[in-house]
Amino acid sequence: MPALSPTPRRPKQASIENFVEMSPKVQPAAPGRKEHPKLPSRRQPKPAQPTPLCAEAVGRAVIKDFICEVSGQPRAFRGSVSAYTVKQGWYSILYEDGDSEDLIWDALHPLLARAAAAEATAHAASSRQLEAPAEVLKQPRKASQTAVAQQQPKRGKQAAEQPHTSQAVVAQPKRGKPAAAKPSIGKGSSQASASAAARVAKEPQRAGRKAAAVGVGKKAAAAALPTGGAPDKKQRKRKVDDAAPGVTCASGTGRTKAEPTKRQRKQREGEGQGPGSKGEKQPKAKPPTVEMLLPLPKLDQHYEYAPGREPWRTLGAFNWPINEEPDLSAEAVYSVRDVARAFNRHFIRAEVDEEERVESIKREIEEAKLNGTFKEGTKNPSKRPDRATESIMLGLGLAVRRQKDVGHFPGWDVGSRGYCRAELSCIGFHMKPVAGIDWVAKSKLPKGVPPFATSVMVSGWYKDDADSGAELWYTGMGGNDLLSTRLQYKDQVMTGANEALQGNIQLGIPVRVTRKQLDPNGHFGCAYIYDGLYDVTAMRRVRSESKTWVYQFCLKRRPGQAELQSECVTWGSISAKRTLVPKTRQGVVDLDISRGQEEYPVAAIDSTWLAGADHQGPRGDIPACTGLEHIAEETALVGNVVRGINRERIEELRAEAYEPKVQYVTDNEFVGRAAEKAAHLKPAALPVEFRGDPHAYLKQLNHGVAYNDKGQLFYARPVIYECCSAWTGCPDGKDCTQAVSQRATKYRLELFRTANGRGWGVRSLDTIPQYAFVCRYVGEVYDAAEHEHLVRTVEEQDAEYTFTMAPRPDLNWDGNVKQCPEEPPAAEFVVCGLRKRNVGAFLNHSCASNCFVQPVLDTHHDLRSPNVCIFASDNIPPLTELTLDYGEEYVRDWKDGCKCGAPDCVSTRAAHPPAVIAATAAAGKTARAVEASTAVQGGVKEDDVAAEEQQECKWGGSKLKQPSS
Ligand SMILES: C[S@@+](CC[C@H](N)C(=O)[O-])C[C@H]1O[C@@H](n2cnc3c(N)ncnc32)[C@H](O)[C@@H]1O
Repeated sequence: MPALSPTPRRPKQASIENFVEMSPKVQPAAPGRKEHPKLPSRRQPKPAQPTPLCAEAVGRAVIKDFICEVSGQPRAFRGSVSAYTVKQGWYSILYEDGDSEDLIWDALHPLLARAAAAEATAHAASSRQLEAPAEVLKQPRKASQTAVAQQQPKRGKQAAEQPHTSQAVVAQPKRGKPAAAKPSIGKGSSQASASAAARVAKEPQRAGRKAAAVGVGKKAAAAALPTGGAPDKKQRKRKVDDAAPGVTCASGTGRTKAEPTKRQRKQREGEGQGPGSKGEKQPKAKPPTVEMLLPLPKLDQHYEYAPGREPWRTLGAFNWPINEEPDLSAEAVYSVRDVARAFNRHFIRAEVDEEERVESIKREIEEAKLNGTFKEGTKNPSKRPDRATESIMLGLGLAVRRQKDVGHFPGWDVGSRGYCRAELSCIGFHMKPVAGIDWVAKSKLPKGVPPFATSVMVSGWYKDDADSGAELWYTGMGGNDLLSTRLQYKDQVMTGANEALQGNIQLGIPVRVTRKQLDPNGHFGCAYIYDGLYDVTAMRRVRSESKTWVYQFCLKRRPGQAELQSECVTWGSISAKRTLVPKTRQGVVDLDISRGQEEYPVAAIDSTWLAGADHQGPRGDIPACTGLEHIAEETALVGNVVRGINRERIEELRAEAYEPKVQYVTDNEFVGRAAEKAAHLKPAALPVEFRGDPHAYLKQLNHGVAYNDKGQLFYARPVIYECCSAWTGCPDGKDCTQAVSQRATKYRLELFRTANGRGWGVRSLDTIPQYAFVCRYVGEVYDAAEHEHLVRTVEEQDAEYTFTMAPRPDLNWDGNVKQCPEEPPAAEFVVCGLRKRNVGAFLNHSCASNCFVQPVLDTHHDLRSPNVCIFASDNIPPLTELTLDYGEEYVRDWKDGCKCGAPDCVSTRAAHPPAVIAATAAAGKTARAVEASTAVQGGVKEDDVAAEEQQECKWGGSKLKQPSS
């Protein structure tokens, strides 16, 4: 019989406690070890030759040649020493492409020397423009030199922060002209040479050789290493004093003096006035570890183009979009959503393609090893589905690449989240796919306007960030070894993104702050959550953990913005002191309405009483199938985890002696005439030619593979044929990758009482990835005609919980929407959730739904009664209501209208704006449709709209109709 027998599943323990700490630590993929033929086995104890460097080598740069698998040519890869194993004397190296290897000192040493030489050569080239390195090294005077000097062994620990003890180093703009405030505190040529020399000092026995290698004279090396390796106390002190960057003034006086230009500096030095010249008087101030670079002048003067206006407005005068309020219009929201949908759809495919590409390269490498053509140092390829998807999106013109938005991003509210950086880049929210700061360069701005940042990512990678939630000292860009130690390895300079953040202070322009959060269901185990607009209020230069100089910018969250709402959010990388508003998980009325039948308990939460909202939904009672008898015991179990249980309400219901009229089931039950018909459903059978390879048969039936390895659909189809061991003989049974809907849901679903009279709704405590299986819609299966009769004749019976079982008539097998869908044959079976149901029957309607129905066949192959399976059409964040599109014509009949609250709800819109028609065809929406509606600029082409209107077709029930235009 086609009806599946219910399979009671073991309930998970203590559900509520798990909710808060939902994010397990994400383990980074272990980088593959390199084969290094010259090296002895790791088991042999090492090192043969003790090295003076040992742990000090950690963090230092290396360069090594590897054979590039594509060109077959050697290519130099940069990396750094990420760890040192004391016992064995091994140095772990992490390369720029994520690969790693372990080396002994003998192998490491030439690589270190090569990197040092390369760095010194680069600096020497720039130094030629300014001064002779040897001269400079006699009188080291700059910050980075000091930084290097401070790296010398046995130094005392620097204080972490000493705000306001600083030297103001700010260029004062002349009145009437925008400031070119650019404190040139960065590493100059002389500093570079000195740093090279100072590093040499760490290796006494090689100092002379290395000094020669990096082009630093003996004198210079001696300057860095006067006696036996480390500078004496006095020398160190002098260097520290010398480190005060730029032109200084007494702390606290407020006096500032413009930093001299390079030319001026050179001139002064020539005249013996410069800070590095022999005649210079050494300041006796205490070495600063924090320099407040404040106050920065506000650029409040009038640009010639818009006199008298505030800078914030002035930029607006150049038609630059500056969004002080979030734009949550239907057009903005849907255009962003459509780009995200297209991205994730292509991502699922790209993951498979990348897997294949990498596997084939690996095979080639293996073959090359076997037949002796392997080139030493060939690197293993790495998978980048995100970058591949980004190129596809750009190639198809689907990525929104427009002038950068300043302020809020249209269609992206506080709490909105993306699941990889490339997605945010395609949306246009943060266009730099790797850099943490996105900014508008000077070249894009009117003359005189400094660059400014639009968006920053707080990834928690910068060890020097100081984050208290609403206020954050954000470390600027540059000099960070993001690949291994995540420490600063060189001083940051006031250019690019740093200059841009400085521009934000001057212009009074806020930045969007997005925080990275662990999320096991994200593409890469994380999510990027928009936290709103922050003002950049101050800037300072501090010694980083690794003693180099970094810029830090004080970001303060603008008041009055929506708070991030989630109890499920645990800040992965920061200790946020800001109180997160707990989203309502108070008022549990039932801990598991499934009574242990589901893998995860399905709780029912009613917190509307807290806000004094009306309890009365469509049914005005507790969820069907809720028995109250066990509540007393179980509330004791959850203790203080569930705060504010609605005891009054429970007592009230107890007093009403509520008898649950509905039973929770996990599978369909054929009843009445349907049960008789079920005996004659077309059986599933494996053709002889596919014996031994049932998946090939499924591929043929489905016109391609249906699911990826993670259980996500590649796209929606009229119907999906799943693997079922009863007829395929598949040894994996329900664990088979092509038997997704036969397994219990992987997500922790719960019912919650909606606050606006829509009764109960469903949400998940986990992120649900796009195209993932959510749950089935099960209940009693009726013969359609018999059910129709019941609805007309039996008082209590209505069609509110009824779903037609039929393939989707609106889709082609390639997932595209049918140009002219033919009228489907009358449905023969319906699922009715009135008396028996599962959690799927509680999904409400939304005009902008985030789930869709995919018909699925498993035990039999009769197209008259496929299972009604619910899948996600977007990446759905935790605690977001899961909704379906019931069909417009059905919803229009509702007496009280639709209350979904979507930006363009059917009840609130007068006509059918084209953008909405394009956007609301949920997951069944085809690539073509998505692509049409997400044409560059997020707009919709008019002729595509017409086509969309033709194609638009709802799946809800049997009520299929061409929408009116
Ligand atoms: C399948 S039930 C959904 C679960 C239902 N909310 C409950 O509490 O049992 C469908 C009913 O929910 C209500 N409903 C669903 N979506 C709605 C919406 N967008 N606006 C108003 N009522 C809605 C309507 O009463 C509808 O008949």
